[in-house]
Amino acid sequence: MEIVTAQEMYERDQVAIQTVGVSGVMLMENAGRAICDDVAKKITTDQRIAVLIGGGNNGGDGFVIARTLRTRGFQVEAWQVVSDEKITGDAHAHKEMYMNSGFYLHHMEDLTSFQKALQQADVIIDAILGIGVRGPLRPPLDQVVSILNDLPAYTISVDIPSGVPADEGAEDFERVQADYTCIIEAPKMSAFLQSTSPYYGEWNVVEIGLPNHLMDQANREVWNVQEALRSFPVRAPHSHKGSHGKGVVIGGSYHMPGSIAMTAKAALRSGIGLLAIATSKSSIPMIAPYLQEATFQSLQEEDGWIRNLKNVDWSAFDGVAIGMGIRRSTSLTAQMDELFTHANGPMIIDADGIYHIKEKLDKCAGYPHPVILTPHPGEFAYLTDCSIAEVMQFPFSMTRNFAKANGVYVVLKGPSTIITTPEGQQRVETSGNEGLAKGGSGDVLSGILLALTLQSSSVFDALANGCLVHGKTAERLTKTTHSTFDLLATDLIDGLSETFRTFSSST
Ligand SMILES: NC(=O)C1=CN([C@@H]2O[C@H](COP(=O)(O)OP(=O)(O)OC[C@H]3O[C@@H](n4cnc5c(N)ncnc54)[C@H](OP(=O)(O)O)[C@@H]3O)[C@@H](O)[C@H]2O)[C@@H](O)CC1
Ligand SMILES: [K+]
Repeated sequence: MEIVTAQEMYERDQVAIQTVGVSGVMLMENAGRAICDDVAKKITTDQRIAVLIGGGNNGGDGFVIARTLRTRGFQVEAWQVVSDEKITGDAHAHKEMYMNSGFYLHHMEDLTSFQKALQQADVIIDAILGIGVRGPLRPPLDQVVSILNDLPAYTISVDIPSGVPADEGAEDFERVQADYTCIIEAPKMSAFLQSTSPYYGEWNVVEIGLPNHLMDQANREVWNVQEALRSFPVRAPHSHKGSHGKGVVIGGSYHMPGSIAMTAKAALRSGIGLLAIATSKSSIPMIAPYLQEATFQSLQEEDGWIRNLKNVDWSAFDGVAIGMGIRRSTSLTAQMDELFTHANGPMIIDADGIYHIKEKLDKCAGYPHPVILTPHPGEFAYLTDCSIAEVMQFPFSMTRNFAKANGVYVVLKGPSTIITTPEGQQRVETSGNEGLAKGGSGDVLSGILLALTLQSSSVFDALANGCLVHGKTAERLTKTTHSTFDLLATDLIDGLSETFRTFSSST
């Protein structure tokens, strides 16, 4: 499922009209009817439904919805919330069809009586504004939206909650808080941004017959279980431990032994063939009892922290994950060259490793294997010398520009994790919940990503599937044996067994 900007949506619309010959009026009919079919699951004929209709094509969809629901026997009142001259083009054609059907249209004349009338509604369908919104809502629509948000009714938005822009960069202003949004054709970027996604409520996408195959692809898509099942690695019956990758995780210290232990355990639980842990000498006795399946490489240390990356033959490994439980010492930054010179496979860089890579970004494109950075927004802000607020506003474009400029994969972690290839292709993975907002979750993810990267033919698939396995495990555990309060990173590792059983039994 592709994720689009407003511009990309309008382009699809134009190809349908100009190349295929589907008229705009027909597209609007398709949109309204597809929405009615979807919304029928949410409403009943004994409910009072109010459709609020604005001045653009979103309002045009509203006329189709009001007409269709009335002919299907629902109790519908249609409210036009803008003046008559604002209803033009295809929307005007559908207004005529609504009126010609003999149905009554309310006009919002004063806000007080409008508010009083809407108090009676059980369901409000918001067709005030769609993807054509520009800037903060102007009066009286700002007051209309404020009234709507205070009503007790269940609110269903058409295409997008009115006032929410489709694209990145939204500032804070009045917008509809929907309980459910019925999105037309493809989810818009704002459905995945932290500041705007909560306004959508639950959402679903309906298809209206646009010729997406005739369009340039947006190279931005939602990754879900169906895609994961199609691309999940298969373990061949006659494979051996060498077939599934020999990885090394580098990190940990006397002061923070747990993080590297969790990464290692997660990698082992995710099917890696062989795993070595390269860590400070003093932390080995602390973690070894928990990791019987791993081998150890002892690194020189200073006050319990890893001092350098010398004395290990990094070329002996198929892949590396570095950064969990190390610290930001300049001597280690210089030591990153050891890996760029000698390592011999994909390199996953997490946590404080991100701090060290900032000085070494110029090496990434020349490294003959994939370099994968897994920052959260704070770490990505640090990497790009931007504020966290900017990263949250423009995560799609910032990660795409950064990945292409530096020849790296970026996994920007968050409620919607954005995975970007060095060519700028993007996937968004939305599983997981607030139970993951705890120390250690990222360490577990790094282990899963390393293991799947070494078992998959596509790094991009491995990263998307790894994020999905991580998030789905949290979702299942908080529905069964845990809550979002008590779920620990170590519980996630134990929970991987059931997730992998589900995925591997389906492939
Ligand atoms: N393939 C598709 O995509 C299809 C799309 N379809 C539907 O069309 C929708 C897009 O329609 P659209 O382009 O007409 O824009 P839309 O959101 O209705 O808004 C335009 C109106 O908003 C107003 N306005 C703007 N900013 C404002 C503000 N800040 N404050 C106040 N008013 C503001 C602006 O007024 P103006 O600025 O011109 O005075 C104008 O009246 C799309 O979301 C989907 O629902 C389907 O019907 C068929 C296929
Ligand atoms: K809307």
